[in-house]
Amino acid sequence: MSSLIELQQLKFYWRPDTPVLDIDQLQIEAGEKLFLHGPSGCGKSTLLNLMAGIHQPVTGRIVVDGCDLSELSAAARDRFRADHIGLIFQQFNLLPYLSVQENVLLPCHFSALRREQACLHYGTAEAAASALLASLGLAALIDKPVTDLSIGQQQRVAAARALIGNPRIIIADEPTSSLDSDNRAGFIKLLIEECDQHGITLLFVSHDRALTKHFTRVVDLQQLNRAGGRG
Ligand SMILES: Nc1ncnc2c1ncn2[C@@H]1O[C@H](COP(=O)(O)OP(=O)(O)OP(=O)(O)O)[C@@H](O)[C@H]1O
Repeated sequence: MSSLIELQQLKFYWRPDTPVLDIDQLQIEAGEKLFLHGPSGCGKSTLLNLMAGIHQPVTGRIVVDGCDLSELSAAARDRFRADHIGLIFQQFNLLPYLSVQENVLLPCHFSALRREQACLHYGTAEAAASALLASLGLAALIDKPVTDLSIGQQQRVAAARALIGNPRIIIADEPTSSLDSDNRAGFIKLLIEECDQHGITLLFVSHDRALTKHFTRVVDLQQLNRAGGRG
């Protein structure tokens, strides 16, 4: 059986004289929870962006769920990402002029598949958003503007937005770095529980090695990356 994500002979640089990534191969199986770490500037965010189809490799292949991302047009890659990948960023990227619920529903506007899957489980996408927000302890805030929320609450909204409609993969780039230790522990527990419950594969970048105990695999990018990645 093939892996959910397969990287083969992947090379990436911004300038040809400063290679960022040179990875012979990496395979990630469905349901894995992978913790990726390495020093600042070694290429972790770049690698996540390549696996999400946001960047394109200079050479090599990235196959996600049987689909070679380099064979897709930019528009088709955007659709593929909206359908199959939930993204959580360090700065949340919530839209300040929308309410909590409207932010969570965004993937269902960009992807008919995500909307269908949300409806399948909960009847309507709005009900799916409410259920997710309730499970993340945010039920009372559903109609609030996101700008009224604390940092920890905003990060949980970002997690609900990534999880709605059961994408196959969640990609999280340092999602806990602006949380205090209580919020960090609560956030990671909820994210892992949701991924386990729905069979979602989790790719998670963090500098916080104390979190590794929650993951099924820990990868040091420096071990994997022949480029050294300090561009
Ligand atoms: N848009 C860009 N243009 C040019 N160089 C870039 C760009 N984005 C990143 N880089 C460079 O690529 C290299 C890898 O950056 P990347 O953000 O992937 O590292 P990282 O391991 O995620 O770092 P950190 O842990 O600090 O977030 C760095 O040398 C960085 O300066």
